[in-house]
Amino acid sequence: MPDNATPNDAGANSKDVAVLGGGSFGTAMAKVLGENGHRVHFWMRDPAQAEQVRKTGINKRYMPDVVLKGDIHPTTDLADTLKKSDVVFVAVPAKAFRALISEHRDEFHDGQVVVSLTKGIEQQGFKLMSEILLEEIPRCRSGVLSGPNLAAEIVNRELTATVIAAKDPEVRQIVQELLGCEYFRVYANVDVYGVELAGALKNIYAIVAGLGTALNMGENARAMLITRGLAEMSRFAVSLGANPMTFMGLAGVGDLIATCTSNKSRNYRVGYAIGKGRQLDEIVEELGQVAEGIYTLKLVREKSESIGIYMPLVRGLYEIIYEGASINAVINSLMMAAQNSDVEFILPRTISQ
Ligand SMILES: NC(=O)C1=CN([C@@H]2O[C@H](COP(=O)(O)OP(=O)(O)OC[C@H]3O[C@@H](n4cnc5c(N)ncnc54)[C@H](O)[C@@H]3O)[C@@H](O)[C@H]2O)C=CC1
Ligand SMILES: O=C(CO)COP(=O)(O)O
Repeated sequence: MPDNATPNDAGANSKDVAVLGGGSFGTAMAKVLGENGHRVHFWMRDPAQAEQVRKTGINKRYMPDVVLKGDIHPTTDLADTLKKSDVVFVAVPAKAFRALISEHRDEFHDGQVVVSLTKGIEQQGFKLMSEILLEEIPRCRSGVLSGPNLAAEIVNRELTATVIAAKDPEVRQIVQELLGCEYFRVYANVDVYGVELAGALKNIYAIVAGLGTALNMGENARAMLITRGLAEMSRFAVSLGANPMTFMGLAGVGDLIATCTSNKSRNYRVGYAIGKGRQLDEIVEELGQVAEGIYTLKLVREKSESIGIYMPLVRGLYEIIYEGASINAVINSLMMAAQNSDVEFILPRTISQ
């Protein structure tokens, strides 16, 4: 939007909408919703940050060059936010998700639409955010939003598409109407588990791709990593009940392409720094934002081993990051592993003895 442009007038369709989480993605979604003419209750936990956004329209720590326009109300009062909102979008890291919902479970209203924007997995019990919503607030109608959605591009109104996954068709329609605009398209899916798992898993391969770039790997290698990442993540997700075709869509291959090729992805940047020999704790400290893949990697490695799903990239990255394995030794063992099927939904993988 040019600086002097005004938000769209949603007229009678204008809704009260909440965005929970004052980080990069919460800011990006609050901006889209505000520009679409909705009243946005933008909840964040830090009062100083809320005050700053209220006064200046700028979320300085996360999006210093972006001015939020429209009917956007930064707040730290979550009970009031939930009371006023028809639809709630949740954009906090996976680690904080359950506590946030659980502590306020009685303040959500019956039938309220609650959509997770989080791309991570809960450590305890390998739960996805949609499962947490079902457990904590079964009275609400839930959905998940996932896709190639780099916040840094959305805030500049760069053309973007995403996926709303929900069992309830009305939830899908509500979210499409709320968010859709000239630069943001919302496609629908019913495979909630697949869409959500795709969003969480791709962060692991974004780290792998960043690492490959740091090692000056070529385009053939990048294509191999992305495609074998897709094979590996769909193998895992399908074994847990996801629909393999979801991985052909925006939430699967779409998000993999965006995050495995872009320095704007925090996970990719983590991988790049690892490839340059930096220490993980130092990288995380410097990043100052969440890179879910670091935590998802641990959980997926453990889960895949416990259910017997072959995930060589996950295993290799885990060995590099958490066991101090040499990057070259891991690459060599991946390249010299038994050669196998390309698309295992067509030609089953040969399981070596
Ligand atoms: N940034 C992006 O491009 C995208 C991010 N996502 C996902 O959205 C989720 C949030 O990511 P970002 O906003 O980018 O992260 P961020 O690191 O930029 O911001 C996280 C926000 O959550 C807040 N937070 C952390 N713990 C909290 C707690 N206990 N209670 C309340 N607030 C808490 C932080 O204060 C911060 O405002 C992640 O799961 C990420 O994978 C999804 C799509 C795109
Ligand atoms: O999920 C994202 C884009 O689709 C954001 O990726 P990062 O969390 O790696 O920045």
